[in-house]
Amino acid sequence: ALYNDASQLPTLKYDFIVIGAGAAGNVIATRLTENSKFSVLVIEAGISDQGVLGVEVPFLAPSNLPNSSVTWNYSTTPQAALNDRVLAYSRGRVLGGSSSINFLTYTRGSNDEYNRWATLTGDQNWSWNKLSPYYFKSSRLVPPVDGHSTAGLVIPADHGNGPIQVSLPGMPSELDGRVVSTSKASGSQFPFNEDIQSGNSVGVGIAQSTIGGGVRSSSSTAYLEPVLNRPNLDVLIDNTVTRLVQSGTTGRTPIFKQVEFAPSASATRTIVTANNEVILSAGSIGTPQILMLSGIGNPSDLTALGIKSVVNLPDVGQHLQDHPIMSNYFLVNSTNTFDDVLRDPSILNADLAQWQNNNTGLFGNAPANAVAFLRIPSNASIFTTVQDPTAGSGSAHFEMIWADGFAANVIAQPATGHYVTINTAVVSPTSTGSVRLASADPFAFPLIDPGFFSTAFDQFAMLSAVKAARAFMSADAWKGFVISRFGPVGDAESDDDIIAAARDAIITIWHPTSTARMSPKNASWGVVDSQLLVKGVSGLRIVDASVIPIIPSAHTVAPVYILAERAADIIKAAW
Ligand SMILES: Cc1cc2nc3c(=O)[nH]c(=O)nc-3n(C[C@H](O)[C@H](O)[C@H](O)COP(=O)(O)OP(=O)(O)OC[C@H]3O[C@@H](n4cnc5c(N)ncnc54)[C@H](O)[C@@H]3O)c2cc1C
Repeated sequence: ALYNDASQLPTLKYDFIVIGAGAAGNVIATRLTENSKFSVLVIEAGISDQGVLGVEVPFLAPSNLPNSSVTWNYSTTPQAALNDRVLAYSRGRVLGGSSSINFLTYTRGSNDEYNRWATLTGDQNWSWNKLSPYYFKSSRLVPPVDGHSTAGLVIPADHGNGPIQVSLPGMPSELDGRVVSTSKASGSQFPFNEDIQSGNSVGVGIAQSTIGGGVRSSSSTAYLEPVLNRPNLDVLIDNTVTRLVQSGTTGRTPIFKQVEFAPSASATRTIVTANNEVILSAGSIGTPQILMLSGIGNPSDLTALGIKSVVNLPDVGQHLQDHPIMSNYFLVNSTNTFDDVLRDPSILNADLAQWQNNNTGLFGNAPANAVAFLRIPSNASIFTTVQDPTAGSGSAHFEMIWADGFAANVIAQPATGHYVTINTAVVSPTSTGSVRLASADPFAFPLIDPGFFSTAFDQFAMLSAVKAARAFMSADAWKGFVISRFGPVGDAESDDDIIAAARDAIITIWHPTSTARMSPKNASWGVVDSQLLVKGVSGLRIVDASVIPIIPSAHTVAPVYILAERAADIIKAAW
């Protein structure tokens, strides 16, 4: 059942306690409660996702940002390589977590990516082949809401039969045909990839999104909601976990099977106990924060804040990685872009009414229409000094994401004109950063430093992406459609000018990972072993984006679902 007050809970003892009802947490809760012998409590800081328009309507995803009733209003520390700008760094704070507010792009990642996880963890069970059943178990392809044929644009055999619904845009845009024909005409420069979920993720294609029947499909709608009436599942929302409580020792190893939480900073705290395990699924920001608040982390950092150090694990909160992204704008000769929708409330209301009537039209689409994952040529100058950071030839260095309108972020939408945006992202960044505590107060936000754009490789990769976007939009298919480049990034000509403009234009694509990295059991680095058990602790596992060893060259929600599906089997097998 769903509760929002601890006093309503039927018990304060469960077999498993899951912290965070996000992408991963809801998979764990759903799979564990398939076994009627296991009782599970999920504790979530945020609210219910029911009836929140910005969550349900795919096109309105950006409207939740930077801050709303369903977000953590985080920001970064000043980013040195971005002219000291402080970036908004929202995360989902709602049932479904960030899967309820993300921009819905669904990308599995390449086979190389997962084979590297296996190598880095010394555990072949994390390889592509061993994880494939979990990919097929997590999602399935459904038709676009308008029912149009998607033949040649997606390969059904590359898709599974799991709860998360994935589809191509329900209302094709004027860009789609041009993107596909430019790709096909370019040969190997912008190779067409009929389905990027096939193992080779390099190439150009129509975006696949976590949308079914024109409505967002999240870990809440697809996993949790259908099983909320299971008698062995309780979900407590509106309550923030403040720390894990040590409940004893086994040998010399501390046991952490108790969880403290409260609805607000001033409210009384409650402690619940797990008979078997606590599973931390609070995401790449929340998970290291909770570990550190519980005395698990770098001893000198914790002691400096007055927190008693219990477990010496200096990698907690380290190695934060994320994909920097920025917008390249093109002024276009069209009145069909979504620009007028955002400018004119009567058009917006008509589109919303259409969606409310039958979930069709523009509002049933994610903001992105098409995506390209591309590699820097192997003979590029950067590789004389920098080793290729990708996992292999099926993984991209950078990404281009098309939107049929002005995707406003650093610059506001102009009052006139029609635009196409190509968002360019570095998807194999070598910059790393950290999540650290600002204070011992669990309600204070942590210090988040993604270290964006701080390496020569990341700068070269963004430059390559900008050049690729310009070359793509100069192809024949766009003649008479594209009028000119637009904005400070568009005006930059030399390599130095483009990199300088990027420093003012880069934001996050909201893909933080690796702040509690998985590593081999006896490795000196890492936070969890390949069974996802926290090192030096008994009773505590982590299942979320924080355990991913290196950020994948992919949007992160699909890898998190895959990881969580396997983790659920690991936990079932252990108990
Ligand atoms: C704006 C945005 C756009 C994105 N776009 C895409 C996209 O298009 N495609 C894609 O693949 N990925 C995208 N992502 C990333 C993707 O959604 C995340 O990688 C994924 O959701 C991470 O899953 P997780 O389980 O690690 O964490 P989350 O899904 O973030 O879940 C963590 C949960 O833990 C809860 N929590 C945290 N701390 C506490 C606490 N102390 N007590 C109780 N509960 C707590 C949070 O409220 C949240 O519900 C986007 C993310 C954002 C924010």
